[in-house]
Amino acid sequence: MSDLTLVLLSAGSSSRFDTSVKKQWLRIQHKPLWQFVADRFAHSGLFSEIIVVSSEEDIAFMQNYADYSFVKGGSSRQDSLQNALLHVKSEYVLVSDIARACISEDLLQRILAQKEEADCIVPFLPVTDTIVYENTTIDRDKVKKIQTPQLSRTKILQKALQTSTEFTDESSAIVAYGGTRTFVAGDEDACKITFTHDLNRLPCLEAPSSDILSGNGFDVHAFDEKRKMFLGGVEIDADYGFKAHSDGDVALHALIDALLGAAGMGDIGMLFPDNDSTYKGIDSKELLQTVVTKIYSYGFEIVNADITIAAQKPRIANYKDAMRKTIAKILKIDKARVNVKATTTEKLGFIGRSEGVGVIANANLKYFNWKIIG
Ligand SMILES: C[C@@](CO)(OP(=O)(O)O)[C@H](O)COP(=O)(O)OP(=O)(O)OC[C@H]1O[C@@H](n2ccc(N)nc2=O)[C@H](O)[C@@H]1O
Repeated sequence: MSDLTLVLLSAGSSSRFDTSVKKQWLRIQHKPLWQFVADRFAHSGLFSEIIVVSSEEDIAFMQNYADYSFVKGGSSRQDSLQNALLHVKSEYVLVSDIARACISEDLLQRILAQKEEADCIVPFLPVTDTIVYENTTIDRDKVKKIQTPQLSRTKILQKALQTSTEFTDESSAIVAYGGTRTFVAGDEDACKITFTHDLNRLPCLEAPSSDILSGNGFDVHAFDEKRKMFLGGVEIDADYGFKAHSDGDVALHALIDALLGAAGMGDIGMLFPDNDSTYKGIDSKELLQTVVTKIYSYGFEIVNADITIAAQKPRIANYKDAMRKTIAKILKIDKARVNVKATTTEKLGFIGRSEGVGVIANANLKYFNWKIIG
């Protein structure tokens, strides 16, 4: 059993990353970046455990992709690391950042080879530019550009982080605590992804898959004479509405489930429980907007949507265009890629008896293609 745990920090907000997609959710073929990096480390066979640190919301989605250990991050990199260290049982811990996506086996072996030499093993790059500190040119041969991953004795690192001082790397905390560090040659490819143009500099990153991801949704609601009718995001001129916890827009609910299905994000009831007072009477356009924002932030783009409303009543022919415009605006696609169909059931079944409406929706997604922006 290896005496080494990997802590992979992925709780960053990507604040300097200039797209709506959080960098840890950029796709490498089909894999989100965080999983691509974790799998590369796992493939080395060096670790007894891999702990991925991220936000609570992201962890809920990450668990769809892989069975690593997940720990909720804190408000800073150091807080996140401390949270993870509470779960580390091994004598040594390697701490790496998702943003350094292309860590080579050679670099790992160089770091591990020095494991017994100090409390912290640190990769670095020499400086080749002239360095001016404040207004004094300093000897660049005495300057090191520090990288991660860094290998630490777990107990020393845990003690070194019991401080109010914020450190940007483990070795600085360990040296401040009185521990020792030794340096090994780093790797130009172990550079951080800070801006989108950094992505195309990294040779290990393949473009996202161009596959189309398809999802479907189905929902039914009974009529309710005491309510207003909202369908497809528009108010329908009828003296009845739908029995529901929200505004009952059964077409938008089916569309939401189609989008969630294509993204592998579960279903509407998991996101917006119908016993949660937050959603009582809520405008379903708000639910759709929340799902669309989440889908774009997790590295997807919406290709098209198709909705079939099965209803003996109301007639919706005159509302279709308004529905398509409303939905297209929220989905951030042009109206031509949103289709709304309607059909009766020839008076058969609960729909034919005008007891309610059923809707089937389909949606297609593709991955945000960072290759074309870098
Ligand atoms: C939109 C909302 C807003 O609160 O309520 P309504 O306005 O429709 O009432 C809900 O999100 C509307 O959720 P929806 O999923 O349609 O409700 P239900 O059919 O009751 O399912 C609720 C939850 O139970 C789960 N479920 C449902 C049926 C089933 N046999 N087993 C299940 O485990 C589903 O996964 C879903 O997450």
